[in-house]
Amino acid sequence: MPIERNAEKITLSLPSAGASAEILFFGATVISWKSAGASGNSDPTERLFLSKKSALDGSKPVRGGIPVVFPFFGAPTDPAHMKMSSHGFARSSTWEWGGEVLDNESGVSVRLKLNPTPEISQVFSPEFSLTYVVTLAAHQLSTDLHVHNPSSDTALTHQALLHTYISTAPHSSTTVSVTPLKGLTYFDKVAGTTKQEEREKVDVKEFTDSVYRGAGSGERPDGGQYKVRWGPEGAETGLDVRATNFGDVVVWNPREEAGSKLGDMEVGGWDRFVCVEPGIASYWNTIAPGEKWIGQQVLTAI
Ligand SMILES: O=P(O)(O)OC[C@H]1O[C@@H](O)[C@H](O)[C@@H](O)[C@@H]1O
Repeated sequence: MPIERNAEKITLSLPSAGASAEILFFGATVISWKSAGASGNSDPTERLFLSKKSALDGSKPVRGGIPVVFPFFGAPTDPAHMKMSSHGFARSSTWEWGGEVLDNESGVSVRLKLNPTPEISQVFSPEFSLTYVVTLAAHQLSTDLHVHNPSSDTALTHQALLHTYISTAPHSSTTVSVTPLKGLTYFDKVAGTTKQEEREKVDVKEFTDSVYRGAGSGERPDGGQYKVRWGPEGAETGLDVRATNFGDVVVWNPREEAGSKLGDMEVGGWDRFVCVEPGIASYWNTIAPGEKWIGQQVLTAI
């Protein structure tokens, strides 16, 4: 069966391509995506990193996969958000089944939904309705976040981000390059300063936590398109990321310096992933009453 589900998770599969994906109802977190490369020179392999020490029982956000960040990125800064923990409630709420979208030879797709619950309403009062559509195709995984403002009279202001942990196994994440980010302004959260990116290829050899502003802007020729590569020189492999309506991208790797302080990070885990996170992270999006915003991420295994 290409779409299976139980109380905890949904499993999508495309047997002809050897591709599969698993999505937890907790956080609508995609915790696994297996795919062969589009170039046909690799067997189906796991493309997402999931820490062996991650909780998967709903007690904590998942350390790996693709956590959904909403309604704000990072630590709360708005006084109205102070009752929430870092990255907001979406990644630590249990979403509902929203039905099949597609089930054919070219792809399988399902919908998850999150609406205000009594717990969420205690910490976030604006009306909202989230829909997340996850689509598995032969060499691609698409994750689309729809934010609807059902209010008849009040605008909804939010941030959102897809916190994608890309697995670099069996290669070290010290070989990672992310392009093209040269020329962009970024906030270096490690140094606490704003910088201009001068590197042709951004790496994560050191503790990296950088918010690239306007990386996803439609005004850039390759806005929202990132090439993530790793492996031995001359034989690199990787993923292409295409993001729509996410104006920023965050590149994060804690290395041992910060990773060893994360209780749910497996020892050495920082050497097996890079987070490339398309999002609205440095600015706020406003959705008029009755309107909707959609942010999309498409990952392609090369
Ligand atoms: O530990 P968390 O809450 O999952 O966040 C992980 C990281 O997520 C990144 O997106 C942030 O830029 C980092 O600052 C943060 O440390």
